[in-house]
Amino acid sequence: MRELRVETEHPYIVHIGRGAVGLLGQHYRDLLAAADQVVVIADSRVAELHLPQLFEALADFQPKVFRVPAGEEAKSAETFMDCHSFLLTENCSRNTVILAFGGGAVGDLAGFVASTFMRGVPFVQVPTTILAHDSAVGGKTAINHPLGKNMIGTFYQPHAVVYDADFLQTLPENEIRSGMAEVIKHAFISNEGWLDELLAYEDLSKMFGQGLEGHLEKGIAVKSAIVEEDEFEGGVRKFLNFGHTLGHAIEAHLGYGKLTHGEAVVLGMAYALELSESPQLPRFLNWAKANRYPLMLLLDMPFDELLPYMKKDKKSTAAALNFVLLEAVGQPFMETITEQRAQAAYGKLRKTIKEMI
Ligand SMILES: NC(=O)c1ccc[n+]([C@@H]2O[C@H](COP(=O)([O-])OP(=O)(O)OC[C@H]3O[C@@H](n4cnc5c(N)ncnc54)[C@H](O)[C@@H]3O)[C@@H](O)[C@H]2O)c1
Ligand SMILES: O=C(O)C(=O)C[C@@H](O)[C@H](O)[C@H](O)COP(=O)(O)O
Ligand SMILES: [Zn+2]
Repeated sequence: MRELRVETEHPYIVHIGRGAVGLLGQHYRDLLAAADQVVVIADSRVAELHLPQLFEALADFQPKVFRVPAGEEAKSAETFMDCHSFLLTENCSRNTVILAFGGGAVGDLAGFVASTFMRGVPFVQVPTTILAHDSAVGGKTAINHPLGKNMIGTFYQPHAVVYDADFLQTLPENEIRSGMAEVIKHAFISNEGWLDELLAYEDLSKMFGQGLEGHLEKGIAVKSAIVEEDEFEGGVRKFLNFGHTLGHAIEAHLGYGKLTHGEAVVLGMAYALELSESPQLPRFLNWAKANRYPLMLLLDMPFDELLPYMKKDKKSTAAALNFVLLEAVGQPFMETITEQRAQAAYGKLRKTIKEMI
């Protein structure tokens, strides 16, 4: 079992390893025993698969469970209100502790609920996806708006993150792909040697038992170092958004949940590499093709339909599109891009993809 400390305004520990959840009741006994209620907000699919393990760990604290729709549907205004209704109906108070049980969708939702219920109650992230090495750390919480991804949310750090690698065993193939996209993102913005190692995988499912946990720890280390430097995204935290300007636009354009977050971010990273005129683009596209990321989807999405979403991106201003680009691997920077340049790069990338498929 490993412990990584995140030194934000309210510091906390990420416990990572197989069986980590078994230690939840011991590590956080004081917090849980002092709460008048312990409420688990659980992804319904994850609850079906893994709730008994969590219940065992929380046996002394009589948790109540609120199941929310699996995946991105959890990040709707309706589900957000349903969570608050549950908490109020169960007579929860400021002395309630919330646990988020599931992937990034439930983590973002439950964090937002925790940050707003009676203006804030403590919450613990119990992530169950590869992608959640990213989402459970750093304190961004959110739900979606039809006009833009994660548009309604807060910065609110968890009290702890308990990341049990045993849960990852039941992930379907597309969720392994999705999660590894954020691992690759962390490598692109930090370390070429690590990127080389990751791009050597032609079948990501082979990572189980072959260093997956080590890669997740590295990702968490990259993320937490950036968050520690710039918790509220005044500057360098924007680099964690590499690939997300187009990625989020695609998710909103297609309808949330039609494509996984990580798959959309892979398309967005390819586009950011094109805009950066990066020599990494060909091998990144080859890796993405080998691992069956849906590159060809770009061919069905006209630039004009994505542009309005990119203009509303949180890094953009009223006047300009601002992208995270790469000078080189490990050297991200922000650049203002004109619409013409954005459109030309999009066309060029589509042509490259069409030729390689
Ligand atoms: N807050 C942040 O910093 C941050 C960072 C990255 C992504 N995100 C957000 O995270 C979300 C994506 O998270 P995600 O990829 O974890 O997706 P997710 O939470 O939607 O989960 C993906 C799917 O996998 C299922 N699932 C979860 N754990 C499982 C398991 N152990 N076994 C089998 N099935 C399981 C879920 O039911 C769901 O259908 C997006 O909304 C994205 O915007 C947030
Ligand atoms: O933690 C961050 O900062 C990130 O940008 C991590 C991203 O992977 C994540 O998808 C995040 O939710 C995007 O944030 P947003 O501010 O663009 O909604
Ligand atoms: Zn992301």
